[in-house]
Amino acid sequence: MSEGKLEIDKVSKRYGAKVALDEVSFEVQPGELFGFVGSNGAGKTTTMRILLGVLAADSGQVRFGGAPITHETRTHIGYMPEERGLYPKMKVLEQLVYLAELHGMSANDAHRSAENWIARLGLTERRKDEVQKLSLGNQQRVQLAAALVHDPKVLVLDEPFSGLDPLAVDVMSGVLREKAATGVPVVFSSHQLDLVERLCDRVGIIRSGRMVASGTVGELTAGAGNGLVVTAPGAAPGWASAVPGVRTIEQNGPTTILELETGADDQAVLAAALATGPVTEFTKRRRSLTELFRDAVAEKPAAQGVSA
Ligand SMILES: Nc1ncnc2c1ncn2[C@@H]1O[C@H](COP(=O)(O)OP(=O)(O)OP(=O)(O)O)[C@@H](O)[C@H]1O
Repeated sequence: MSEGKLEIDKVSKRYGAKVALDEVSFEVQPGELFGFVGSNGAGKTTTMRILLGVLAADSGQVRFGGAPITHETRTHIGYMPEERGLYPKMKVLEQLVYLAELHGMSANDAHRSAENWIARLGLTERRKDEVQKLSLGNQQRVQLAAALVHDPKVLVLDEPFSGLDPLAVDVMSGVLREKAATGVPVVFSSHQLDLVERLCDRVGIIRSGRMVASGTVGELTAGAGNGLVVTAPGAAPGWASAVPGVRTIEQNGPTTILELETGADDQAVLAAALATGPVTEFTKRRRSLTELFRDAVAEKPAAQGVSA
């Protein structure tokens, strides 16, 4: 299994009458970190399970490097399930070696790899402890090691950051970036949108089983909304209210955040600002992923949004 892109192509899934996924499509390029976000019950776990093959799609296809994923190629996927999946009574090192061997590694390679990830994830002092005796954060580090120990070519993680303290978040982020840098497509779900915004190359937003937006964070946030940030130290509050189609959203000292209706003239805003004295900042306002997410999940009806 060589380096390649991961493709989820029009995957649909029903549970009885409930449509969990409706023609979900996205791609993750080699070396790319893809953040998969959506409200509770939107379909993230279902998509990931189908990706891994523990759940069959009703229709659609998952491909890696252009070829449908088979039983054999699935062994090259590193997976971190939402419900976690470690053997509580097994010791950390023992467990990682066992999992690596299960994926076809030789005993020597399995040992080397397990020790390497134990050290990298700060678990050295815990390597002889039973998993059930570890803190939840450390159990999660072991879970990450379990997803990585067999040197996977694709990495799929279901909410890997939930419940982690800030230091553990940094370790997890670093490892995911590092893994992606080796050419592996990495896809993970998260409700921590600030983290997704910081970390991911591209993001997909799923709502009620349909992808409503996907693209780079820059693409998604640039097109959304029509705001301006203007800093004019000499301006009195409300200075922009006379400009047609312009609404003041926020006033922070000399800085005003404005929302412009479609067709409103940003140059008229600049002229109004300059009329008050010097203007030290005049920029388009980039919306955060959190704001974009709120709009995307609130919109009705669900529609294919910005495409990849
Ligand atoms: N085994 C199942 N039987 C019936 N319905 C299911 C089953 N598994 C999931 N669902 C339903 O399918 C939909 C998608 O669920 P899924 O777990 O994929 O969402 P999610 O985005 O991962 O949510 P969360 O963020 O809460 O983990 C939900 O409405 C859920 O209730």
